[in-house]
Amino acid sequence: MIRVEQVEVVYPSGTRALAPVSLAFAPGAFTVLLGASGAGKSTLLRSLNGLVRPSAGRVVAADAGDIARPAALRAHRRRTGMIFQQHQLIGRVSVLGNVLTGRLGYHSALRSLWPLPQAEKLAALAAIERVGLIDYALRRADQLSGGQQQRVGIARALVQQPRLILADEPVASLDPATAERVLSLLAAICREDGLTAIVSLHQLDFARRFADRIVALAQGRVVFDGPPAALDAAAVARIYGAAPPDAYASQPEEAFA
Ligand SMILES: Nc1ncnc2c1ncn2[C@@H]1O[C@H](COP(=O)(O)OP(=O)(O)OP(=O)(O)O)[C@@H](O)[C@H]1O
Repeated sequence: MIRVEQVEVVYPSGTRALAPVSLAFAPGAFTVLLGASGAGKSTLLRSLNGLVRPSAGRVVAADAGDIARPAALRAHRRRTGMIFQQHQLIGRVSVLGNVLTGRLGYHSALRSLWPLPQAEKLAALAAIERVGLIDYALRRADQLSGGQQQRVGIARALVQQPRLILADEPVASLDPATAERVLSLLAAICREDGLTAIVSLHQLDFARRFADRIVALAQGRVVFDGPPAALDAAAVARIYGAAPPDAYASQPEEAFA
């Protein structure tokens, strides 16, 4: 579906966020990216969508080619749904309005100044129903809970009719029970629709449960790449050193009381 070939990212500050990394992501697989803070997960996800330009190497999408070419990048972005930690919704706009912004990539800037066609609204409503929010379709986004807002983020990605979903810590700001529900929903939709998903997480237990494949980074290098069953204590130590994150993440809420 998409591959990175010897991709290196050095930010203008001089930080080398990705050492040359090569990875191929197969169609339909749900890949979880793990790594301690600063390991390079966001940089990798952002380079998969052209938001970060590699200093060396290239990113090749199966149906668009090298995304360094502007036409290839446009085609690739149209079929790539991004889901962010902070939802990136427009608070004073309805759920339906927010989900419709997922269709803007299909229209010219001029066309998008006019109301979108009925068919697009029906597609948006179908996506909203799929994430269980149809009763909230006309509610302002900022009146929704964090978990509901993230479900709007998923619906907005779905209405793009993506082939690839890139999600950067999509459940990091949610409580553990809500995070589990949102991630289950995302994984189920990706499975049903055969979507390729690359999702960064901080919770090891969620990675073990939902991933087909886990790729872990440390200091910009791949230090683990395999199925969840192969993620043993030695691999966890390679990724996180002495402090794996499950000691403080995705515990039952009582643990924080
Ligand atoms: N825009 C930027 N300019 C300069 N340095 C950056 C930039 N973005 C990230 N970095 C640096 O690059 C390295 C990798 O950061 P990145 O955000 O990719 O890691 P991460 O694994 O996603 O971390 P986290 O889990 O905390 O989000 C870090 O050292 C970070 O400080």
